[in-house]
Amino acid sequence: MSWWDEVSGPDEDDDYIDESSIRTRPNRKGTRPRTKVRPSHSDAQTGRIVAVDRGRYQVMVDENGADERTITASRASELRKQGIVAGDRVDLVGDLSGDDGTLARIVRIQERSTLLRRSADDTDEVERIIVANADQMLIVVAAANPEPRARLVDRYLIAAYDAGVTPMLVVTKTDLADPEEFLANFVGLDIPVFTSRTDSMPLEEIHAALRGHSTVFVGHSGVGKSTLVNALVPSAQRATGHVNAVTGRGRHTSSSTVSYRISDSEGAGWVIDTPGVRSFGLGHINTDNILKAFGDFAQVADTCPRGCTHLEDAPDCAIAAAAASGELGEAGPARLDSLQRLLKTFAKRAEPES
Ligand SMILES: Nc1nc2c(ncn2[C@@H]2O[C@H](COP(=O)(O)OP(=O)(O)OP(=O)(O)O)[C@@H](O)[C@H]2O)c(=O)[nH]1
Ligand SMILES: [Zn+2]
Repeated sequence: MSWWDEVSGPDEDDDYIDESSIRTRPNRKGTRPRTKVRPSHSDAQTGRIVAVDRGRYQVMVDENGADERTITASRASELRKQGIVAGDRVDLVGDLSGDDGTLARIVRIQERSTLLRRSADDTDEVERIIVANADQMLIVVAAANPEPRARLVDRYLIAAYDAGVTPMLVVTKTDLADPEEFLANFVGLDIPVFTSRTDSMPLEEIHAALRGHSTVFVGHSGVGKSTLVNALVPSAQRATGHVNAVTGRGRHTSSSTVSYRISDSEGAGWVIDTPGVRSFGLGHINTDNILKAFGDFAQVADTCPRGCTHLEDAPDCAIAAAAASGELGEAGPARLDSLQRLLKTFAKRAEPES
């Protein structure tokens, strides 16, 4: 169990595991000839997965082209064991018209530049994937109501760094509390930080940060993530020339992942909102990667004794020494505390990562 199991929704799995279609589809193994060589589908067209909802995929094809459209697709049976997620680039065959009632078929998932993963909890070795090809993560946290927790943000950071995704932080509801003390936890991390309140949202600044990137938005329930997304991206129904929102089947449940394209004269970017996935277990992550979330710590750790655990009882830990001497700044001890809590969570796991 991880300490934030409480925030995991029951329908999270819909986004990245197509269990519903696995259950309802008869096992065709016995009746279908198995080919060793897969068809090459050389006529396939490439598309971007913009929404996933229970085994059906909304895919944008001819992106930025004259025939740009979003079509509905299912996946070929040979891909049934693979997760296809928002942000994936896929190859499609079949009816690509996008006309009502048509269904294209996804035959290939293209190589991913990044893959954001989670596991059900820290000890779960089963890997779940959430979003592909995002290069940024916007972590949304409230200054109050709900109370911000540095540890929660640490975990998002770790998931981001582990995936090779650049994290950013936005603190909402700054009308309710001053986030300064909370933000002191992250002063040593070289990440962009935005502060926002409904009567003064830094939309221009965030737009600028999103431009040219594919950014996944994550945050605990109630932090104001939807408020922020709505402000950044006018709703699909009110789509204008300025912003083009791409949604899945016109219906958003808390379990559907939705991508929005933001474009203006200065460029375009993608926002991937994952309402059903608010947390990451970290079971799949190599513990060495934890240090990467603590940028300056990683460098200091180079001078730790070989095999140093960086925990309270570790002899001659360079990070502990640096934190104690004030070298890591005012927040150094608090951040070390946060690091140690995470490391201990991993230490409790039965199997070390290979
Ligand atoms: N005071 C204040 N309230 C805010 C602010 N931003 C959002 N809220 C309120 O916080 C509540 C939660 O906002 P949402 O945008 O629904 O939060 P969410 O993170 O999307 O949460 P879920 O809907 O559970 O996914 C709403 O009542 C908002 O009106 C803010 O800057 N200041
Ligand atoms: Zn150490």
